[in-house]
Amino acid sequence: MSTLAKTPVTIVTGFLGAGKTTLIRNILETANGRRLALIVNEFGDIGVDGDILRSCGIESCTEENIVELANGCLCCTVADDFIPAIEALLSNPNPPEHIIVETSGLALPKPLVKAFDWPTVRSRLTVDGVVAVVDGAAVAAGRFADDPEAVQAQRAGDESVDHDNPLEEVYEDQLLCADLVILNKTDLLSDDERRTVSGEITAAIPRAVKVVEASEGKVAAEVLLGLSAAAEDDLANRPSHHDTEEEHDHDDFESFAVAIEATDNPEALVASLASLTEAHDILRIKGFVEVKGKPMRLLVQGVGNRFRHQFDRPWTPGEKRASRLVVIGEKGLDRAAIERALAGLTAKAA
Ligand SMILES: Nc1nc2c(ncn2[C@@H]2O[C@H](COP(=O)(O)OP(=O)(O)OP(=O)(O)O)[C@@H](O)[C@H]2O)c(=O)[nH]1
Repeated sequence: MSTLAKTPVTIVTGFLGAGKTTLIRNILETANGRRLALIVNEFGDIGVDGDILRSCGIESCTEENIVELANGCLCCTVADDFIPAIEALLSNPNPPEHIIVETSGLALPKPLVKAFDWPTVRSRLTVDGVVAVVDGAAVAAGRFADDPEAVQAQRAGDESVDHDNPLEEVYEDQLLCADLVILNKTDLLSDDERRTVSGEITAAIPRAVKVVEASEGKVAAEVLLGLSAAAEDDLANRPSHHDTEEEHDHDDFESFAVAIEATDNPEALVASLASLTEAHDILRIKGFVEVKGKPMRLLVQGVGNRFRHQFDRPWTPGEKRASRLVVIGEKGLDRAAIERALAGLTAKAA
């Protein structure tokens, strides 16, 4: 069957906090009336990304066309969650012209692409392209590279220890599956760093894949959609660290949600969160917070120790003004200490 008759699907991948949601928001804004549907998957049980996208207010993307698959990683729940969600979208009386899937930052895109090779799926859908969003600042800071000293120390201690770096594996798997790489957050890079990171990305991918530089995910929908890659026909060229495993369970990472008190000093709150992140090597914190006396809810986002906060929308009448943050890191986070610190934060910020 020709790919022309199939609904194209763009998979947007990229490590935690790389800028996937920001990029998709931008696609929605530049889609020129094209009927889009979104499937949004997050690691952690607060649907922050879905909420951000739902509040975009763009006509071509209505609420029923945004499906949130929270709590888990799409790559491990393809059959149970993903396929039914996509089938529901296709059975709408007015089905989408293009579907965009935002994977969680810890998901491996290849199992998802594989699902499009299943007979029942491939007759109706095609993977138009896998877009990998890269946090240029994180790569330049060496977040995905093995720390040679640490590896050396580990080797000296125990020959049998697995030296794989889980961050690096996820990052590389996402790059290796890509049809297009968006080198994002270039506003945080010098010209030299930009060239170095771009060169490293190109060197890491054996196929010729274009790297487009961006900041704030600003890449027009025309560049991102319509790649016609039919990625499901090209799985062999997308190697993965997990090709030999039946399933990859995100044992290397963990997340939990914490309720905190309302704050009256967002700047102080965010500064404390940044210190907490450094002290505990947290990868990502995000969530919504009540600011005392304010009608709007505060969106708080941290990637490493870089935090942003903004009022995103008014609390709606009857809505519980809950302040909740999701904390994501490598396995072994000191949850009790983090929870204790978060419980004390607002007291300090007040
Ligand atoms: N400085 C800078 N910050 C950015 C850029 N793009 C996104 N951000 C910020 O980075 C944070 C994470 O962006 P998101 O778009 O939520 O990233 P994501 O990949 O969807 O995050 P997860 O779904 O948690 O993996 C937010 O605070 C964004 O405002 C950029 O180009 N430059």
